[in-house]
Amino acid sequence: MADSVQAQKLVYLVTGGCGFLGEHVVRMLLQREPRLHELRIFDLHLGSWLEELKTGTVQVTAIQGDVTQAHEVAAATAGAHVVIHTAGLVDVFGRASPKTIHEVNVQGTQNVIEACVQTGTRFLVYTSSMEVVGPNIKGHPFYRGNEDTPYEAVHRHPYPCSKALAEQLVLEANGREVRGGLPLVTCALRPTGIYGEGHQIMRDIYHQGLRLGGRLFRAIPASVEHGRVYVGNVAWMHVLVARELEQRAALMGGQVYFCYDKSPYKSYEDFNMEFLRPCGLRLVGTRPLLPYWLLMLLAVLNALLQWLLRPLLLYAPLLNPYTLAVANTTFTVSTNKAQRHFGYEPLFSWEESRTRTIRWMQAKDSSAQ
Ligand SMILES: NC(=O)c1ccc[n+]([C@@H]2O[C@H](COP(=O)([O-])OP(=O)(O)OC[C@H]3O[C@@H](n4cnc5c(N)ncnc54)[C@H](O)[C@@H]3O)[C@@H](O)[C@H]2O)c1
Ligand SMILES: C[C@@H](CO)CCC[C@@H](C)[C@H]1CC[C@H]2[C@@H]3[C@H](O)C=C4C[C@@H](O)CC[C@]4(C)[C@H]3CC[C@]12C
Repeated sequence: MADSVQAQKLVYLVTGGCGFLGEHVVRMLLQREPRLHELRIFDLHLGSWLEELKTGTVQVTAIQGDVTQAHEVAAATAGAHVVIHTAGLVDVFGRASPKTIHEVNVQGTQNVIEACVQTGTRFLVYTSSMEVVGPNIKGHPFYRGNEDTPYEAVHRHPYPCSKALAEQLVLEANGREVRGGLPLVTCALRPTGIYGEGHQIMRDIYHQGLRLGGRLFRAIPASVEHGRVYVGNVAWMHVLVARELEQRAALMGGQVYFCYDKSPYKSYEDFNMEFLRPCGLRLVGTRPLLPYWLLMLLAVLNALLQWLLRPLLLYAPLLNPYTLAVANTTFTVSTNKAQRHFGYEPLFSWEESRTRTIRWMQAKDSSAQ
């Protein structure tokens, strides 16, 4: 971005641009990055909604590709000023093998870094996860912590292990010389549990509630706080970081930032009810209906069934020992690092985030009937 002509005509690449978060990043870039000239959207599966984006002034290039294929990533990266790497295999339900999770999340990220180095792309924003920190396998609470809060980050599950390794690769790559001799500037964003339009797990829980006659049964104590952040604010943070990385390279390069906004601290289930109640569901019980040991037994049985049935079919329910442990461990962030480093303020208030999510749930609901 050395000369002013180039500065006005930026090329961005968003990997995973057709996913839940990726779609919001893509739309946010088109709305809020006036210097954008070309937007490349790289994904294993391209959405039909991309067609509607091609009529604007920004050149939108859809690239069907796989981050595990280094040559495909390099071809998509050539000539890009900024890469937002949000592609990932988000699987805590045992749908994919640990090997596949590692290949996509770790090798895929290594391919993105090497592509930047080879082609001369200087700015790389990586979508990491709160799970890089925790909850850890010991179930230690992380209560309103920030990026510097000491916490024993110990993982066993393939997904958090892969995100932690990938984040480390991205941070270590900060300062590497890219083609042309300039240094690579990287940073990592760590969202907590993202919610909003397009959130598949919320939809699954909603349908589960419908099958149970409009009820959900409390399984987790209301006192266990779970960090949540609205997808529009996560997308906005990505756009801002990408925009500010050049000017504030010395401050932001190699840094991690939790994604946060004004969403309230609540248990996973109470938080979901903010959206599910207006859609007609109710949460039964002020305390968990089943004791924790029984829930864990059911979770272990689910894991056993998954293993037994694997040769025949994929059995991947929401409840397994890992998801139960995550849902049952307090993990919330309270930080202003993004505000201090690059002026981030949430674009959407809690009320707006809530309204938008409810509207999406209700629209989905009526289109399903
Ligand atoms: N959803 C959350 O609550 C959450 C929280 C923290 C971090 N994250 C991270 O945010 C990112 C996006 O997550 P999401 O919730 O939008 O998931 P998602 O599954 O909706 O989106 C991921 C996208 O990556 C694409 N992808 C997967 N494998 C690929 C491959 N081999 N090559 C190219 N593209 C591939 C998928 O097709 C999909 O469009 C992930 O990196 C995830 O780890 C998500
Ligand atoms: C025990 C059940 C009773 O209702 C509830 C199970 C809920 C779980 C399926 C979800 C609870 C916490 C979620 C995770 C969390 O929000 C953070 C995440 C980080 C992100 O990088 C990927 C998604 C996830 C792991 C998310 C997945 C679903 C939960 C485990």
